[in-house]
Amino acid sequence: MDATVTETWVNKHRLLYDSATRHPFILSIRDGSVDFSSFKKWLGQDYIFVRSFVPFVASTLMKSCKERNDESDMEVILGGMASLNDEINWFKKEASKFHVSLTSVIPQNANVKYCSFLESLTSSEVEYPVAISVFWAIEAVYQESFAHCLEDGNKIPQELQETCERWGNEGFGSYCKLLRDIADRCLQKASPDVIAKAEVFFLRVLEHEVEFWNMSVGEP
Ligand SMILES: Cc1ncc(CNC=O)c(N)n1
Repeated sequence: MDATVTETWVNKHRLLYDSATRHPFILSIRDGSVDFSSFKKWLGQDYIFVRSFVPFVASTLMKSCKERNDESDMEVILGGMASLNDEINWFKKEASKFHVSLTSVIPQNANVKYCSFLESLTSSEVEYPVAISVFWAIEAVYQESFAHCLEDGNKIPQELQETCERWGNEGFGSYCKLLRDIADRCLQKASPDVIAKAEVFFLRVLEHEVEFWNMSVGEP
């Protein structure tokens, strides 16, 4: 069987893909050497990110409704939106556990850039295959990263177990697989121009994700 478009991308850009999904920050969670101040920084910044992820997902949902192909696409994306609602509440709970004040978090440069990238993709000019590929890639990076933390032999600090399970659990894995199938189906029907554009944006996602992890471990 031929490789799907997303398989081709992941294989072709394996180094960058691995630097996003096997970042030192993630490896430090897995081996238990993580610095809690880095974790708290990540938590505050990711809360801001997730809030700007919502309008991007909403815009992708609208695009899926306008495509008159498979109505289950819309349901998968809608499910993703519903879990973002849970996630925002989870961030609030987690922040209070770690004494992080979410209202006083100042978005850092890498985060501001990532959020404006997402905002630019909410435009109705951005094609559905591009948006759904970006959506899949964003979710997949977290899924692969935290699922790796949970693999056998981990020494995850007990306080961070829930975080790893949030994105590393099997349910989230199946959801990412559904997003990937939707992306591949759309890409298969897309024009070479649109496929090329989606690949460029896939790479941008990976770069932003690496910068995002870097920000968590970096100064200040
Ligand atoms: C920076 C970043 N990338 C991906 C995700 C996962 N998607 C939604 O939660 C996330 N929370 N943060």
